[in-house]
Amino acid sequence: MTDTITAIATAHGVSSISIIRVSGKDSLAVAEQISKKNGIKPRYAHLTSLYNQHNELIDQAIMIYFAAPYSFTGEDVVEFQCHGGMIVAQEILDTILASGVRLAEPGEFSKRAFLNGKIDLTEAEAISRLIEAKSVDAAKILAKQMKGELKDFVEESREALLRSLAYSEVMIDYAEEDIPDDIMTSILSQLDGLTEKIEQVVEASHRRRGLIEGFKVAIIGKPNVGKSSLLNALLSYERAIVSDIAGTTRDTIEEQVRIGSHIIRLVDTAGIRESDDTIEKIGIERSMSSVEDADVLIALFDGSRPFDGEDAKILSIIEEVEDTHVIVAINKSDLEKKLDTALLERFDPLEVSAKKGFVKLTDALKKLFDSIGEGEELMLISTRQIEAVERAKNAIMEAKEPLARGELEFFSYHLQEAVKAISSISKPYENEEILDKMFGEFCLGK
Ligand SMILES: Nc1nc2c(c(=O)[nH]1)N(C=O)[C@@H](CNc1ccc(C(=O)N[C@@H](CCC(=O)O)C(=O)O)cc1)CN2
Ligand SMILES: Nc1nc2c(ncn2[C@@H]2O[C@H](COP(=O)(O)OP(=O)(O)OP(=O)(O)O)[C@@H](O)[C@H]2O)c(=O)[nH]1
Ligand SMILES: [Mg+2]
Repeated sequence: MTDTITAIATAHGVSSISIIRVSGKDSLAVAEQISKKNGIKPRYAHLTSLYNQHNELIDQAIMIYFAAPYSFTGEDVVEFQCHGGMIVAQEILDTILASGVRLAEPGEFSKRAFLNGKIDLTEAEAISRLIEAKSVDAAKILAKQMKGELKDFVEESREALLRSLAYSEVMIDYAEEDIPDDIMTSILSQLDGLTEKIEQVVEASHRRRGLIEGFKVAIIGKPNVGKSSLLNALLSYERAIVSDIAGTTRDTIEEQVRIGSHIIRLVDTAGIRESDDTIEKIGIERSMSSVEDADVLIALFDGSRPFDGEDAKILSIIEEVEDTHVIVAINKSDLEKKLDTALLERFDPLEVSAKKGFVKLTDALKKLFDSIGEGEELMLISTRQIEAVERAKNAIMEAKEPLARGELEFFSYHLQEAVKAISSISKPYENEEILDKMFGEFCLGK
C-alpha cells in the first residue's frame, strides 16, 4: 500500500555511531541485499558487513530487523547502526536509495506510526518536541506524554461527554417526558467538572509554556545601565558591544544561554529613552516588542546614578506588564550608590555588578524557572492542542443553554461538536462509539 522510506535518524556530523532507518514492505529485501545475508531474524542485533550497489564493502555495522506489526511504525523496519561521521551513513543511505527506496519526509516515520495506530497525535507531538526540549523539566513532561498522559486525559474527557450525550440521545427518544432531575444534575455536574478541568489545564499550559518552548528573558533599562555588559557576562563572552556612550545598542540581540537546567533565550535590548535618532527609535520600538514577547523581564537600573525620568519610564513599563515575571536588578554595585531605590522596593531589587558578580541574579532566575517547572500538572504542548480544548470548552458552554430549555437536539449537536474537538487532539472522530456507549450504559428495551 505505501512505499518504503528511509532516512538517517541521527545528527549529521561527527559522532561515534549513526543510525539509518528503513520502513515499509521492501525493508527486509533491502537488508538482505546490502548485508548479503538471508534468514535475517527479527529483533536480533546482527553484526554484519554492508556493501554498496557495486559490491564494495562500506562498513561493519549492527543491523536490526523489526517485522511488522511489531515495530515503531507498525511496518517492516530495518535499522543499520553504522560507524558515525559524515561519509558512512550517507553511503549506506545512497545504497538504499539506489535500490528504489524513497527518502522519508520529515516526521514521516512518526506519521506512519500514527496511521498504523502505534501512537496517537499527542504521543507523536511529544516525540517531536522532546528532541527540541530546552530543559530537564520539559523532557519529563514530554516523557509522560509519550507514555500517554494527555491521551488518557482526552480519553476520559471524551467518555464524560459521551456519557452526557448518551443520556440526551435516550431522552430525545422519550421526548414527551421531562428530563428527570437526577439526570439533569448528573449531566450538568459532568459538564461543569470537565469545563473546570479544561480551564485548569489551559491555565497551567500558558503558565508553564516556557518549559517547553524555552523561556525568553529580556534585559531592559534606560541607556548605559549595563544591559549589554550583563548579557556578555551571562554568556561568558563579549557578544555585544559595550561602551560608556548612551545608546550603544541599536538592535535587539538574542542568544541562548544555560541557566541551571534550563536553556533560555536571552535578549539584550536598546536602552529605552526619548530619542530623535531614526535608527535608535526603531531599536527602541524593538525593545518594546521584546517587553511584550518576554516571559521574564530583567529590569536593570544603574546604582551609581540618581533615579531619573528615564528610570521612571522603565518602572512604569514593569508596573504595567501582566503574565510576565519581573526581576529588578540594580547594577554597578561595585560603585558608590547614588540611586534612590524607594520606588523599586516592592520588586525586591537585587544588587548586582555585571563587572564584579551577579550570582544573586542567576540564583533568582534558577529559582523562578524551578518554581515554574515544579508540579505534576498536565500540560498542553502545542497551540493545536490548546485550540482544540478551547473549542471543546466553548461547545460545552453552548450546549448548556439549550439543555436548560430542554432542547435536547441542540444540546446533542453542541456536545457532538465538543466530542469532535476533544477527540481531534489524539485521533479523528469515530461516530460508532457514541452508539456503543448508548447501548453499553442503557437498557433501551425498557
Ligand atoms: N534504535 C532505535 N532507538 C530508538 C528508537 C528507534 O526507532 N530505534 N525510537 C524511536 O522513536 C525510540 C524508542 N521507541 C520505540 C517504540 C516502539 C518500538 C517497537 O518496536 N515497538 C513494537 C514492539 C513493542 C515491544 O516490543 O514492546 C510495537 O509497538 O509493536 C521501537 C522503538 C528511541 N530509541
Ligand atoms: N563599574 C561598573 N561599570 C559597569 C558595570 N556594568 C556596565 N558598566 C559600564 O557601563 C557602561 C555602559 O554599559 P553597557 O553594557 O554598554 O550599557 P547598556 O545598558 O547596554 O547601554 P545601551 O546599549 O546604550 O542602552 C560601560 O562603560 C560599562 O563598562 C558594572 O557592573 N560596574
Ligand atoms: Mg547595550
